Formats: sequence, C-alpha cells, structure tokens
Amino acid sequence: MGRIGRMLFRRLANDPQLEVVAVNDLMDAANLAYLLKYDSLYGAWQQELLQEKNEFTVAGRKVAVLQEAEVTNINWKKYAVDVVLECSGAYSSKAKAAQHLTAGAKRVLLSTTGSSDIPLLIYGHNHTNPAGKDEIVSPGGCMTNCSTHILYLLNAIGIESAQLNILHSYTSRQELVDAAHKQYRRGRAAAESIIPVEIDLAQSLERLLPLEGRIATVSVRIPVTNGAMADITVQMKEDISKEQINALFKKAAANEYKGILQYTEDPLVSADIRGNTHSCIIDGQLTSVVGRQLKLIAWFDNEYGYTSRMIDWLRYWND
Ligand SMILES: NC(=O)c1ccc[n+]([C@@H]2O[C@H](COP(=O)([O-])OP(=O)(O)OC[C@H]3O[C@@H](n4cnc5c(N)ncnc54)[C@H](O)[C@@H]3O)[C@@H](O)[C@H]2O)c1
Repeated sequence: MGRIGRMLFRRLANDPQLEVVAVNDLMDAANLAYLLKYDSLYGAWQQELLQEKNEFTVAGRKVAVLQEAEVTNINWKKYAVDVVLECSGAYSSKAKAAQHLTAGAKRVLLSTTGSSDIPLLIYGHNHTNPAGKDEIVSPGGCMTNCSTHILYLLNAIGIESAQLNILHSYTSRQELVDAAHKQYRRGRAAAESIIPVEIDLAQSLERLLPLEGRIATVSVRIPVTNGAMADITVQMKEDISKEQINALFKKAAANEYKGILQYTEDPLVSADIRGNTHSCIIDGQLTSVVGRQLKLIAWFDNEYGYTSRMIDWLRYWND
C-alpha cells in the first residue's frame, strides 16, 4: 500500500457499497497506520483509525493487515475477497497477477498497464468491452487514462500523427538523491532536475486506438510531488480552429465524458488540480493551432484522478 493503495484505502473506508476487508504490504501495520493518518500531499486523515497488532478498525469496520512479500503465502478466500486492487506494481504480468486468483480472489484490478496478454481497458472509453468481465483487468496508467479520450475525440476529425509529452510529478520509481538505476536518468535526484524518463504510453495507445506508428510519447518528471500536465501536439488531417477544438471538448465534458473529462478556461497551475477526480482537464486557454498542427494541454491528478477511475471499476463490477 503505497501512494495509490493508501489513497484507495482512505477513499473506500466509509463507502456504503464497497468494503476493504484486508490489505497487504511489505511494511508493518503500525507504519502503514501512520502513513494512512498523515499524508504529505492530502493532509491528515480526519477519519479515526485504530491499529491493534495486525488489524485496523476504521469507521466501525475491521480490516486484516497482512505483511507478505509473496502472494502465494496469502489466503484471500479466508476474507471472502471479491477483487484484489493490485497496487504494488510487482504483480503486473498475467502469471503474477493470477496468483491472487489462486489465493482465492475472484478478480484482480491492476493499478497500471500490465503485460500485453491482460485486457487493457480505459474506463469511459472501452470498459464495457466483454473483456471487462475478465478475471484480470488493466485499467491503464494515469497518462493513458488522460490521453486516450483526447486522441479518440480528435481522431473523429482525423489524426495524421501525434507527439505527447507528459510532465509528471516525481514518484517512488525514481531516486531522491543520485543513485544507481537501470534507467540512468531515473537514478538522478528527483527533486533537483527536470528528468526525462522512458514510458510505454505509445504502445498502450496503439493498443487502444487505430493510430499504429503515428504516435510518439515522452514523459518528463518534474520537481513537484503531485500533478501532471499532458502537452499534446497533433498533426490533423483537416483544417481546424482553436474555437472548434475547444467546443468539441467542452461538449464532450458536459455530455458523454461527464465525470471523466473536464473543460476549463481558468488559468490553472498543477497545485489547482490536486484532488480533482477527472482523468483529464482540458485547459482551453492554452489550446493553439498553427496550420493543421494543434497543441492541447490537459491536466490530471495522477493519484486522485487515477484512483477515481479504479473506484469506478469497482462500482461497475458491483452493479
Ligand atoms: N503514483 C502515481 O502517480 C501512479 C499513478 C497511476 C498508477 N501508478 C502505478 O501504481 C503502482 C504503485 O505506484 P505507487 O506510486 O503507489 O508506488 P509506491 O512505491 O508508493 O507503492 C508501492 C507499494 O507496494 C509495496 N510492495 C512492493 N512490493 C510488494 C510485494 N511484493 N508485496 C506487497 N507489497 C509490495 C511497497 O512496499 C509500497 O508500499 C505502480 O505500478 C505505478 O506505476 C502510480
């Protein structure tokens, strides 16, 4: 239970329809309780949490706290687990995620893009696909959740090619001070530099949209602890105008993408979108057009917006 796991726990603790019955992490229960109570980004939790040995009591509910590095040592059946929210990043291949099923869970929802043999389904785009009822589902990463909708809507007009640069707060998959790392740049002090990192966003988008060979992506980690901004440049097949594009997204935000995509003309900075539940927030002021080349800026809270979609998945299955 890292950033994503704890965010989900906080948000589900009082849910009338969904109940967290057990959690698992490498850290002990006392440390986990402390990190749930005090969060550097979202503040102290107003909800009381009691921790006694390997059990939490929150909002009158008991939650078992496990400390197992191997899923094979867990018995999810004992807790009648319907869905495992796999938020460690360590069980993202189909074979690894399936260990949760063997352990007795009925379903696994990853918190990332898993291996290519796991259905990749973006809530609000293709979640109603029959594969959405599979036992293991990848809801994509936060960047995929932001950019899929944008490219899908633009491709209805016609995309020639697209370049995406996602400026993203730093995460635990970087180092805080210079250290060895397989990807050298991820090993550089996260709060000190603007750090380009390798991502698999283009491959994910090619699985979701008919744009093979026409998308390139890069992500730049920036020295903030939360928030992301997608800077998207698209070569369109037709002449377009700023007004036409903004009207397209404004309409989508008020209709079929309500709750998932937001449109604003407020002069935002990343701190303004903390706690925003949308997967992407189009910044209409910054839309620009040169010839058939379009530049679009979209914000998202990589933690709050993203976990909102994971909770949508749970509600979808629950209904
Ligand atoms: N942080 C984000 O902005 C963000 C957004 C969307 C998706 N994700 C994805 O969610 C996943 C988690 O990201 P995070 O930022 O929460 O990471 P994190 O490092 O904060 O949390 C990972 C947690 O998993 C635990 N863990 C590691 N190995 C484990 C194991 N074998 N068994 C049990 N627990 C184990 C760690 O102790 C840690 O608490 C990653 O795959 C990431 O790509 C992260």
